[in-house]
Amino acid sequence: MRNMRNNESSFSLLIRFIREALSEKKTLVVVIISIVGSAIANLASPYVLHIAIDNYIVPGKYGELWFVTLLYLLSLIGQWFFMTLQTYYTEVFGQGVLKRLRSKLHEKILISNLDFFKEKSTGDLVSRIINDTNIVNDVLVSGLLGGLGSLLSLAGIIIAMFLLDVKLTLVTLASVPLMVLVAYYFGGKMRRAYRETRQKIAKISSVVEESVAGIETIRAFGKERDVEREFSKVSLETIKAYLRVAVYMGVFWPLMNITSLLSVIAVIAYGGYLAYKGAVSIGVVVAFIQYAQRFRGPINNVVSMYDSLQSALAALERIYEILDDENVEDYNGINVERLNGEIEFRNVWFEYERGRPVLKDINLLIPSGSKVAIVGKTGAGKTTLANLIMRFYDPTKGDIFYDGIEGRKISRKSLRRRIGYVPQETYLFPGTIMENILMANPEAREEDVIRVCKELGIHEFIMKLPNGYKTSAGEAGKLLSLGERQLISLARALLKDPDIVILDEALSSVDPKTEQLVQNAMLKLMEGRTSIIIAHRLSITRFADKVIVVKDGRIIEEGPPKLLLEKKGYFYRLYTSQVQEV
Ligand SMILES: Nc1ncnc2c1ncn2[C@@H]1O[C@H](COP(=O)(O)OP(=O)(O)OP(=O)(O)O)[C@@H](O)[C@H]1O
Repeated sequence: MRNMRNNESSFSLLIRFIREALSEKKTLVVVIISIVGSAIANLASPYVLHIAIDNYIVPGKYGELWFVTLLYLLSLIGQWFFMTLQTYYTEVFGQGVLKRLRSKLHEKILISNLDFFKEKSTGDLVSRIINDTNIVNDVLVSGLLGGLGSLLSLAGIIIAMFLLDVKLTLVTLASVPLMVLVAYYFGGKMRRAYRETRQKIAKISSVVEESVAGIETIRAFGKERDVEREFSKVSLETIKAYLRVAVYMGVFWPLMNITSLLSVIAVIAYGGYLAYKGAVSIGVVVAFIQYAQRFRGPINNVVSMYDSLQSALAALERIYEILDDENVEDYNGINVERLNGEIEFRNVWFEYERGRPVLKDINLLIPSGSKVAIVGKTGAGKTTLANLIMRFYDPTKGDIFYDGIEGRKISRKSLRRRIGYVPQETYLFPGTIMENILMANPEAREEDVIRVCKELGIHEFIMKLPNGYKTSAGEAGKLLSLGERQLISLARALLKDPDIVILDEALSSVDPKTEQLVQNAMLKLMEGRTSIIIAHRLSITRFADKVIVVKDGRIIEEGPPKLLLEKKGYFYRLYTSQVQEV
């Protein structure tokens, strides 16, 4: 029962894929024409040979032989021409389907909400977009089309043989089951071994990736030898897998050859006997010898198609799982051009995972233009508050209002355009520092970037990098500390000229000079804007109008920093313990 349901769903997956692939109709028509052409041309040459022998050579009509010779040449040229056309256009078709599928997957990732990413790792997503689509292309597109050509060839050969001589055909076909068996058994082993080599190569690349990404941890714990041992082990397994492929290849192809030659032996023996009896002509026997040799490739193709289909369907399932995921961001809603910047949380509850509230009944009014510092121990829910303001997530219960408008009704895109968000960790995209800042505002020019950096007091710092604003981000990524990268993020935020600013302070301690730079830039960015600082170093709270103290997802204290300190409550204890630590 279960199997039946699986088969049904595999079938509907396949239908869905074929329907999508059919959108590349024009190329497909060329491919199909070339497949048919190729199959006919392939059939023609043995037939022409039979005509040449029986109608011209044996009766001694040498004068007219040139015409048949020309036909034979034409059939060979036809085979070459259609084969070239088929190979090239199958690739064009496959790449077209592949591009469509990959773009769809990539677009899906860009519009997915953050719940989507919780369940899927980066490696998994990359593998689905790169490897799974490749498998689908290799097997479903090239494989199915190739298989279709093979089926056509087989059918054509069998029909041509039947038309020439029924008895001889049956004798020739006697070795086909043996060929199928060899293709199924040894071919299957070979394909499985080949699949294994691909898995081993993927494993090698993941070991290398981990060695590079975790190099500091490996060094710190002196694990170099262990990692090396792991690498050697995987390398050895890869070699073994390749050698297995070599063994099966060595066994398989010669065996297929020999099996197909068995039918040739049968044709020679039985065909020779029939020819001696005068039941068939010499030309027919020669044509049969040629046809018998043409079974091998198509039979292997058809048998391997069934085998590979299983892995292709699994890949297709993984692809559609992503495409059908319903965790997408909804970009509809009111467009807000500008905001005054008043934010209000009304009875907001939030949970990332069902039944585990991270924010509990938050009521908070942030007046327009005010500066609010959010403090609390790690895991208290500070970043989550910022995530909700950005509408990365919506509250599980309750609402957030922006200038009195319910957040859920505002388009996410337009809201985010009005918010300058400086996360704890700055992500630098490939490109220069200039390009990395410019991305924040498509209308800004290079002069604007320089002006903004001067305003923030970080122009000098950027000019000291090896190539100033033209320093590549990859290079800068290695050169820059967390705090310095946050300076780039601050410039990005200011270039947007936002109405609301959210600053998540860099956690790791920054050297005093950079700390001063970051702080000054932060204060500059906050000027005249509603500002929310997630404060890790509590000294920065002195610039805030109001401090919000969060503990276990609830606001437990709230008020001007001075008053809160005088009150000697939770904030006072946090503050003094941090000052003592320093
Ligand atoms: N994507 C997520 N999925 C599930 N739980 C999450 C997720 N992000 C955060 N949490 C949980 O929510 C709680 C609040 O996290 P949050 O990041 O808001 O704390 P924080 O106060 O900002 O901490 P920190 O100072 O360490 O950044 C934590 O218990 C955390 O484990």
